[in-house]
Amino acid sequence: MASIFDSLHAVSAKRPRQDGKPALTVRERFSALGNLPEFLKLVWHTSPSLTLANIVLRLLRAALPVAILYVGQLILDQVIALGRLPAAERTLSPVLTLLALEFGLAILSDALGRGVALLDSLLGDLFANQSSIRLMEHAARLDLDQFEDSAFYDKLERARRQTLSRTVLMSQVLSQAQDFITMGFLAVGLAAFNPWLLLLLLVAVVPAFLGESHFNERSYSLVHGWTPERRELDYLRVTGASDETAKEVKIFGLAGFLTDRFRQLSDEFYEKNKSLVVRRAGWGTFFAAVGAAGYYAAYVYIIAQAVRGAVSIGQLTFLAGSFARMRGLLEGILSRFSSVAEGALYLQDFFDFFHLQPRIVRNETRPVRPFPRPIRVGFEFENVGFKYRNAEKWALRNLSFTLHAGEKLALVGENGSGKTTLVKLLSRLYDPTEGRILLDGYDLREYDPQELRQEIGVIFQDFVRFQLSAGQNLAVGRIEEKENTARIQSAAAQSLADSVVKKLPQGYDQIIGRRFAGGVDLSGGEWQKIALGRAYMRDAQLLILDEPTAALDARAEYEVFQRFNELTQGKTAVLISHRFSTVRMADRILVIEQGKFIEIGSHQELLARGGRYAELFQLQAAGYR
Ligand SMILES: Nc1ncnc2c1ncn2[C@@H]1O[C@H](COP(=O)(O)OP(=O)(O)OP(=O)(O)O)[C@@H](O)[C@H]1O
Repeated sequence: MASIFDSLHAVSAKRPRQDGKPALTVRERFSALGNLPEFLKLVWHTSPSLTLANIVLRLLRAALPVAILYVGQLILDQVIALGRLPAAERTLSPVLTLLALEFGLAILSDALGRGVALLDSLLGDLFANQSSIRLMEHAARLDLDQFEDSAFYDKLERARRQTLSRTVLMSQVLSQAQDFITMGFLAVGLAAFNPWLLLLLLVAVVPAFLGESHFNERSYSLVHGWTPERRELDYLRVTGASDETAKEVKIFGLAGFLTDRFRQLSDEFYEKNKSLVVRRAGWGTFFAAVGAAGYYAAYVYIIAQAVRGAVSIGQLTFLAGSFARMRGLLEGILSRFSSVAEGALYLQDFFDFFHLQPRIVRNETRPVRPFPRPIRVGFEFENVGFKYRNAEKWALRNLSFTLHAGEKLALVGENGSGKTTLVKLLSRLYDPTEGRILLDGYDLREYDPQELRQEIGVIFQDFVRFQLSAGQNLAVGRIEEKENTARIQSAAAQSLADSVVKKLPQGYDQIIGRRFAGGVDLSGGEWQKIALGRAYMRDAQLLILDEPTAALDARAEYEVFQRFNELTQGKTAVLISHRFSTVRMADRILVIEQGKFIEIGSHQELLARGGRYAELFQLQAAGYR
């Protein structure tokens, strides 16, 4: 545990902080806006009808403010004109008609506003769901090796975290377009009166915009630069309080250690963020005052014109109203612009994640080789070497041997000797760094990886304990058959899982694991019996059991492998076990040490040879004497 944290500390100490300086230039920010068309296309595909309805309502709503202001002007001028008439000639009806019109427009504006908000929220929900699904689907396509890279996790994390901000971005972009149209209408009225007012408006608003942009950029840099720490914070939060870790956290008294680290990191982030938000609030207040000064300067000018009789009182209210409204709109547009630009930057993370491509895919440039049914020769390792990403040392090197079709091969070697790595290469979770693996004479890379995996059934030592029902836990071996009760029951009988299921109150429908209400937990060995059943759900030609029996008692393991031998007659199989009673059942045994080939042969041959296998066998046998 300590080593994980040491390395995490080392990573965060080495990584240059990006929050001290703006990480992005203005040009980069503008170029991020180039992501918007692709983004809008995604929104459109989410629901063309909702998007279209949203646009139509917004267009209608864009025209209303200027119409309301104009009717307001007419009402005032009408009232003043009426006031100048002799009392007998005064009649309210034209004013009342105008008032009714304004009332109607106000109601319409409110209804359209609510309609837009409703459509935004529906479209936003759909969009959030669909982008989560796309994220999951894309993550599933990527290589295992990409999951083992921390930069990948940072990308995934950023893409995942910003689901909410993407839906906000969507309504912001649409509001932006709507406000531009409203502004256009108002600007025509204002420019007709005096074009200089438009300039004054810009002078009042632009400083606030620049301030906002600057702080948005800082804020993005801070959040972006802190992604690894925020992942660590999440990790600490989960480790400090979860059913999986509670046992060891208590026994080893780790709560203080975890919370101290959490406190230290979260305080550091709080301080950095605090200084940013405080500065932002200060400057924000100042720029708002500049904006207000611009507004009042324009107001004074318009009033002076009214006093001189150059404009009517109705026009005075129209102009002052337009100016105030435009200032609000312009401020909104500009500050939204910087948050749209910020959203577009986050969008970059989202698209970056989708631009990651797996390497282990079907080769589209050549026709794929049909998978041999049945496998005739077997798998041939030709001088295979493999090094994990970022690892210094080779996990496997110069490995040459053949796994013959129909043979049961056991892998023997001490911890870390490369047994699991070999299995991962066979199932093409990775490709060899050097050398190649042939299947019936052709490189494994010439086959479709999807098809290869369908033909291979692997149960790993760290198999997943799905928090699903017992039946579904077995069915994951071949999920298309999840409704096929007979098949699930037969797989359970073959792996001895049926005796486990029999004891569960709800049998195959019983949720196992403690995460969800009503779940029943199993012992380590019981879980293994269930996981083993997954191998029997498949019609695989190659079965691999990578130590999934370590927690079984000796009798159960013996029985499991006896059955395994019977049930996989004629099939190719690879077994990994540290128990020699199991290993000796295999046709041949491959011994590897520190990633290197040591010897291969049957139990008898290897004992007779008196090499490493014989030595290890004697060692274990001596333990029982
Ligand atoms: N994802 C990984 N990234 C980097 N190194 C790894 C990774 N997985 C395994 N290794 C390293 O590769 C070597 C071989 O590991 P492997 O898991 O194949 O051993 P093994 O023989 O299956 O061990 P065990 O008997 O303990 O299961 C080890 O030195 C291990 O530290």
